[in-house]
Amino acid sequence: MGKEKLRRAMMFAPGNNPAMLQNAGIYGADSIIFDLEDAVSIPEKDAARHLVASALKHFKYPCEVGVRINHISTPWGRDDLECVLASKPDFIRLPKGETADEIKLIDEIISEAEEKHGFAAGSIQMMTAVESPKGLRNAYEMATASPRMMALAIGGEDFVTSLKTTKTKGGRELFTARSMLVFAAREAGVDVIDSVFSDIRDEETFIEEVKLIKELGFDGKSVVNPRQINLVYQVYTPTDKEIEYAQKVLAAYREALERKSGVISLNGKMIDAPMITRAERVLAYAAAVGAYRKEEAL
Ligand SMILES: CC(=O)SCCNC(=O)CCNC(=O)[C@H](O)C(C)(C)COP(=O)(O)OP(=O)(O)OC[C@H]1O[C@@H](n2cnc3c(N)ncnc32)[C@H](O)[C@@H]1OP(=O)(O)O
Ligand SMILES: O=C([O-])CC(=O)C(=O)O
Ligand SMILES: [Mg+2]
Repeated sequence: MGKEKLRRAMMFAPGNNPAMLQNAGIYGADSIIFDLEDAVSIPEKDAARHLVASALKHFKYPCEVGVRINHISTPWGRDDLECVLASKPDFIRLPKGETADEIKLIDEIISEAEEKHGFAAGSIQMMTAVESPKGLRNAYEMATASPRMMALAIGGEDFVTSLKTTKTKGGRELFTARSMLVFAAREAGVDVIDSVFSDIRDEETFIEEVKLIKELGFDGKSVVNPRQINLVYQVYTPTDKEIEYAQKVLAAYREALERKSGVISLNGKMIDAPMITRAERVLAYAAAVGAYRKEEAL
């Protein structure tokens, strides 16, 4: 697929909840994020970072596992990094990222920790969540500030708060920010992950939101609850009709190559180079997720 990993559902688990930390791997999320930031109250910050470091060290997880630290400018950010890096998380998620300098600083701290603990240089990745207009303006600079950067995310709850508005069902208020983040991530060549959807009982609106972010170009979504994981996967799984069409496009392309014909048509419709790229992507994605679904299923 030309990508290292699927990141359709990245599930947060609160860093102060031992049972959730222990069981977070059993639900089939592509990635897990242990949270030390907003899911953890101030009096619990110190205990949570040690709990997370211990979970990373002692439990085996079937997917990549990262830690959302407190922002590096808070009283907890550096301690979070120092403590959890010793247990070698797969990645660090910086919340409320705003500048390339923050990314460079964290990159340096990770490099020092890799050397100190004997981990391979560059083996711990990074991502940041954009949660303010300033972060959005600097998204491309942040995404390219370190070779460790694997993804940009949007933190919609904080983003709408910084806009002095609220989250609506259709997400009109986030539409421009979401699109701009996709542009920045695609230009930088990193993954792009949508925000959490907090009402875990409202599956219908959740599915609509996942359809929207998939259409906008996101690679996946941050989720807060195991029951959201499969809903994301269903939306992201190519349908039987999409696969069939992709196969037809590629067959028509191969046939045109054999005939040395410049123009390719399928059922009277011209097939051009971007359509071939998209057809190849559909088939590679279906192979990577190992599944397809009936068009009518959602
Ligand atoms: C805006 C932001 O910053 S969001 C990021 C920070 N927020 C978070 O990390 C919150 C993560 N989510 C949660 O803590 C929980 O899902 C809640 C509090 C929202 C709901 O919790 P519950 O009411 O227990 O959910 P639910 O009944 O669906 O749980 C079913 C099972 O899944 C477990 N579970 C639920 N959410 C999670 C999770 N995020 N990670 C791991 N396990 C979980 C529960 O412990 C429960 O396990 P059990 O059956 O063994 O008892
Ligand atoms: O980053 C996320 O998806 C969750 C978050 O902090 C927010 O929405 O503010
Ligand atoms: Mg936030």
